Amino acid sequence: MATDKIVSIADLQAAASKILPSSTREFFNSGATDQVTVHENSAAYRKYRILPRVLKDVSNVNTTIPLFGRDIAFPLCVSPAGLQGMAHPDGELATSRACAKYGINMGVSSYANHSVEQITTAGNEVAPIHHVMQLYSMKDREKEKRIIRRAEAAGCKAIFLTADSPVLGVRYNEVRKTFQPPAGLAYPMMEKTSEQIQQQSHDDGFKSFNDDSHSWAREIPWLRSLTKMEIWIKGILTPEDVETAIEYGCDGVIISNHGGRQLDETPATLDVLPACAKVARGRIRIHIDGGIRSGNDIFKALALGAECCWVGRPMLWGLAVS
Ligand SMILES: Cc1cc2nc3c(=O)[nH]c(=O)nc-3n(C[C@H](O)[C@H](O)[C@H](O)COP(=O)(O)O)c2cc1C
Ligand SMILES: CC(C)CC(=O)C(=O)O
Repeated sequence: MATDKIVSIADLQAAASKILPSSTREFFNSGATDQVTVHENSAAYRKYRILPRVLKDVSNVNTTIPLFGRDIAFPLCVSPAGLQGMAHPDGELATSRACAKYGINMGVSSYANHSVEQITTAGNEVAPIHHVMQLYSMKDREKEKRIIRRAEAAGCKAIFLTADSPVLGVRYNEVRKTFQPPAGLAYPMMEKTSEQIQQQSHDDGFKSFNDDSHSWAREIPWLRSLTKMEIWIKGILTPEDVETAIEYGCDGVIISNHGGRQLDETPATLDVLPACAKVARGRIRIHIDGGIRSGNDIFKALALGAECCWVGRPMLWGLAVS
């Protein structure tokens, strides 16, 4: 019997969910506690309708936008997501190649299963592509410095400092089944071998790396002193924090709640976007992620003030079925 073609992200999610082992599927798909935010991120897009003007010449449409000094093909990039080796052995290498093929940029997680050097090389072998390095504030500042230096040397254009994760979100599915990354996967940017990762729980590992005493005053000037890459804050949900990012001279913000994986019952990112965009306009770049699943969603985010959208899970589902 012929299988149906995958034509939408919902189809892709369904196809990936059939293939993936349940622990991987739940790790990818779930959010924190009651998963209110993970659902509302997507539902927020359904509240808006598109009112078209007709008899417009659409024979030659230009979807490019400038980002990091070069045009990308359309206003969508791939969010940093750790552990892509759980979806496909090539993991982040395949993601980088796909982003390069389609002319968009990619975020590299500090919990990637391949190194930033391998990831940037894989993409650039296909076509010119820009990467950004995602960073958490780390207890081991020397190791954090090494990540920054390696990312810059590998050609990354920006640091995305993820600000919403002083501790790992409470994810019931991970707790219930004691989630553990599968053996054989390493975190080369965190300088951890697969064997070392297996020696502690996922949650303990995160606690031992991440610095929950992080602050604007400590992180931003320190990062500025170390790198010429742009500094973006990922995980902002309020106009007040957009204003603070501007005060600290950051280059951009990602309006994000980590795909609903960190603090549950934070608002959908689309719902806070207009107020954040009002503060940002012209003073700092403003991008968004969380629940974006179609071209219509991208259109709505742009209409409400974002310059560009990023997606996490759709890329993981794509990797799983490829
Ligand atoms: C499996 C998984 C791993 C993730 N790992 C990271 C990470 O290492 N660093 C980070 O800043 N965000 C991480 N994220 C969050 C994404 O960068 C992004 O904010 C989120 O996935 C966007 O929502 P969406 O999945 O609904 O598109 C992860 C998300 C998923 C689903
Ligand atoms: C590998 C994880 C620590 C990555 C992450 O940030 C997440 O699961 O949301």
